Amino acid sequence: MENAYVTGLYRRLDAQRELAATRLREVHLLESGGTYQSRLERDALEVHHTRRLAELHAAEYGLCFGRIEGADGERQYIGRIALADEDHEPLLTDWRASAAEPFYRATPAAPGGVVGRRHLRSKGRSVVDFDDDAFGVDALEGRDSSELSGETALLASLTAARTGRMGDIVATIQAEQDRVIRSELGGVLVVQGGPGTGKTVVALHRAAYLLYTHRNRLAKSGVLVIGPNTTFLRYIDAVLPALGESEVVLSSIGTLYPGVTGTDTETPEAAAVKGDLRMVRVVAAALDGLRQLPEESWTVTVGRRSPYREELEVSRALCERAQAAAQRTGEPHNAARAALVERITSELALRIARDRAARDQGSKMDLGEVADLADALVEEPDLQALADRLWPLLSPEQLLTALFGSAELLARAMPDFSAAERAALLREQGPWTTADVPLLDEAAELLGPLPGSSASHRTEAALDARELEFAKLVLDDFGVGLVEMDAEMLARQYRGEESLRPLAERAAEDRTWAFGHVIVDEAQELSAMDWRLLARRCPGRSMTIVGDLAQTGAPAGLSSWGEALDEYTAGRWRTVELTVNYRTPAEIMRVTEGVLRAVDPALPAPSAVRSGGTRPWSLRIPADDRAAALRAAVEAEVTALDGGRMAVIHAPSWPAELVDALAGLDGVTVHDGPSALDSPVVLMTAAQSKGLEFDAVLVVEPAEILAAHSRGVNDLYVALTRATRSLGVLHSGDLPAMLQGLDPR
Ligand SMILES: Nc1ncnc2c1ncn2[C@@H]1O[C@H](COP(=O)(O)OP(=O)(O)OP(=O)(O)O)[C@@H](O)[C@H]1O
Repeated sequence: MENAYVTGLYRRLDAQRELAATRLREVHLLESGGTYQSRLERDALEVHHTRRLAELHAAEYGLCFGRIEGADGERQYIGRIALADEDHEPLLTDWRASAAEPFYRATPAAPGGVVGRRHLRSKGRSVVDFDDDAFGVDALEGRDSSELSGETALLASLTAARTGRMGDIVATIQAEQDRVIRSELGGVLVVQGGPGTGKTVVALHRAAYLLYTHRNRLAKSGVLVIGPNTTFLRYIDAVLPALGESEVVLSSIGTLYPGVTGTDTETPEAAAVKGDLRMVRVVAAALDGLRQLPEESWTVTVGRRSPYREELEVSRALCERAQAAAQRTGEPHNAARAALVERITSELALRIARDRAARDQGSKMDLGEVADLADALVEEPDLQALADRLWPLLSPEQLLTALFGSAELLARAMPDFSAAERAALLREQGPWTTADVPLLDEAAELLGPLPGSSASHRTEAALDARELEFAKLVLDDFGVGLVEMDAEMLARQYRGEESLRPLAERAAEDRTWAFGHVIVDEAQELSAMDWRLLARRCPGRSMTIVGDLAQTGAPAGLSSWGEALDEYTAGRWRTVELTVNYRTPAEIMRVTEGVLRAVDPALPAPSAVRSGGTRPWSLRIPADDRAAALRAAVEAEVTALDGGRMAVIHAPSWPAELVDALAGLDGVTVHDGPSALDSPVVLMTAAQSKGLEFDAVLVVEPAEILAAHSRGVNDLYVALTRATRSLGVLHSGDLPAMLQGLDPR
């Protein structure tokens, strides 16, 4: 019976696709010329139908996955998109619509008007199975009033072999997760949750929900999702397209400054210093340090090749007055230089006029002539060179290169840092790192664009009323369906200023882009300077922040949410907690209990939703022949893996010969970026494994992971919680006492 209904839904989906494709073909056949208005219409329609078609295609897999029944017997089917029949009678409810909420929220204890809920499981276009959750008093009897919804479907999805890419969970979102996903758009929402509680997957579904519910507000400004690194971004990048969303910008902090891709080659010492909020003052002080002043005076020669050649003394006092004039403009540094030059040239022009009048009685210059002379002085090479010393034009890259390259400037700009902290920043010209990115952004704020650079032209000329009027007419004609653009965007696009390029591209090129909503994953890793950068990208402070303070591994990362947020939200943010671990079986979580206590005894452990898998085990390997023993252990695990994926997680300081010994094995890849996800077995550090998951995990030498740095215990916690089925620990020395409950092999 369900099959017949779902077959009908697919028939309707096909019809909708055909319709959208026909409309798109018609648009393409329209003449490209025509009036201003008709061209606008054509472009708007093209965007609209292309998007609709993509959405209809994304809905193919698992189109309908649930049904709820109300007390009046009325049934409602829940799926990836909304569908209606020819008479506009609803056939399928979009999972994001408020009408779908009871499907996710109803529990036997709080049924909220739902008397029956069914989870459908499909293969291709056919329903192969379904499970019913029963509600109501009769149904409760003899039943575990578990909070889980659709247990069978959930467990099937949790125990499936991992593919190296995260999938969507629309069919099995749980009530506590649904509350996060549908939480209101405004303000800052912090989602704290232990490993495997679905923080990442929930944050991504929230992005899809927000874009669906608030498309008018968010389509133009976009949603930014921040992840810890490019491997992680690759791991999650299929989730939103599967939900029919392509307009979300996925980025890491390292790529938030246009033109730079920050590497993760920073030393922990330098990363800690660069993430410190005091760096705001350091960048400003470095700029100040590059504005020179003469001891007493500098001499400039003007009119070198003219009969009026003159040597002029520019006193320190005049230089100070000129610098003060530039400061007073309140403009960014580069733009303020004009005021400095004007001050100097006008004072010098007056002096020349006075001198000439004194030399040659009767030849008095009028004010207009003095002004002309001042203008002419601006072009004098000596005066430009003088301005370069007093107020050099600088790019953010130049400012930071000057700072990091000079022990003297570092000393001057960082008086309240220790000598060791200053020394950590001193370096030869090298690639920009992720920790440099918020500093470059800070410098860009202070400096403003260089005169004549493309960024300084970005402020586009205002649209005239006629252009806007046409664009509004076009939008009115199409009504509500066309919400991808507003009138201004459409008019600008036609003008050629704004193209149909995806929002992600436009936003990535524009340092000053203001996103409508920002989602931060693994948020505990961000430094105070990273938060400052993100606050700038999200002036409306509409943010979702997900993370786990027990997993903080970064030297400048967080120990409490207030450290990051008080500064930007005046202490106002709301927190929700996710409490159920969907990834790791209970047996493995028990091994991690002592480690979590060592991180912070106050942090609650998430409860594992299932038990099973192989019992976690440990194996002592000989200290004098680790390579051979490791190879044997890894080979045995790979054989047992049976098509799944595995990670071998080790300390950052691992000797190259151990890495080499394992890298030679069949199917084993050393982590070197996103491609590692495609390999059956990957060798990585605990920090690199953050946010990822594998069927099997081997943690090697936990004592070395603990000792690697000040947050080694957090790293060990991350490493131990990556497995969905089996965990093994290999050690040559004694096992750390905090690791308990492993079966020795
Ligand atoms: N409701 C759900 N239905 C099906 N699978 C789920 C559900 N919630 C979470 N999962 C799965 O559990 C796993 C862990 O989710 P996720 O990676 O989002 O957790 P996390 O809280 O970000 O973990 P960590 O902090 O350890 O990185 C993923 O495979 C995810 O798909």
